[in-house]
Amino acid sequence: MSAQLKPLTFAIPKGRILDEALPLMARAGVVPDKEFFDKSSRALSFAVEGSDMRLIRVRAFDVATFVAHGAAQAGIVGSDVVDEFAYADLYAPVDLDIGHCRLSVAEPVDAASTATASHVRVASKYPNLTRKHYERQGIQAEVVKLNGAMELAPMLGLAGRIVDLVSTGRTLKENGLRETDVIMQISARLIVNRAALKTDPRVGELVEQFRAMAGQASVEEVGA
Ligand SMILES: Nc1ncnc2c1ncn2[C@@H]1O[C@H](COP(=O)(O)OP(=O)(O)OP(=O)(O)O)[C@@H](O)[C@H]1O
Ligand SMILES: O=P(O)(O)OC[C@H]1O[C@H](OP(=O)(O)OP(=O)(O)O)[C@H](O)[C@@H]1O
Repeated sequence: MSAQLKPLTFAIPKGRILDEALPLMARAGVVPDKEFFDKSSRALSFAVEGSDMRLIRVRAFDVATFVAHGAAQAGIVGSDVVDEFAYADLYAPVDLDIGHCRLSVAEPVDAASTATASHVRVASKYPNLTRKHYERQGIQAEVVKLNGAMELAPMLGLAGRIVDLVSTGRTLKENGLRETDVIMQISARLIVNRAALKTDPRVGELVEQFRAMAGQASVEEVGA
């Protein structure tokens, strides 16, 4: 079987982006089969109505991994995940204008000033973005990698500060933390595998469908 004839695999995250992504996907012509909405189903791969495409539902970070390795040809994921991995084989051509939040540094409201520190210990799910942020300031960051509930780290003495996603700011507030620096603004992106974009016309068509839906002109080149 040639690669062209394989179903196109589209990866989507399981959690909070999904509700906002489904209407956009529908406008771009990607409508999951009804099994996708069956909460009792343990399936991880789903048919798409009127298409040979299949959807896979995975953790947000794994969306990028599947697409970067070409196991899925396209997907939807936050720009936080795209930037954390910085996979050369992953291209993010369409800003979907959903999943808005920011990546920020936070520390306990009563923390002493560390303005002159040359080394900091930070808890984060984003070790690469955290290190880069501190490198830009000439500070060496020791990152303790956590996968969730970062806000617990300072009060339990695991790290002096955290780098995490902030939306309303409520989680920080309720855990005695305050936002000290915004590292980057985040929104969800359509991502594709660069090689698949070059070799499989269906991937380019999908990008154009999402661009048209998002009202974005086709101005970027594949190698950009
Ligand atoms: N307040 C927020 N907190 C966390 N993520 C947010 C928030 N607002 C938007 N996002 C976006 O949602 C993404 C998480 O997506 P989602 O929850 O769908 O994934 P997931 O598969 O459940 O993630 P996880 O691997 O944490 O279980 C983040 O990467 C970010 O881009
Ligand atoms: O500023 P807020 O609106 O309070 O949102 C921020 C919170 O949301 C995210 O956690 P999520 O709910 O995705 O759970 P997680 O800790 O398992 O990642 C993030 O990690 C923060 O904890």
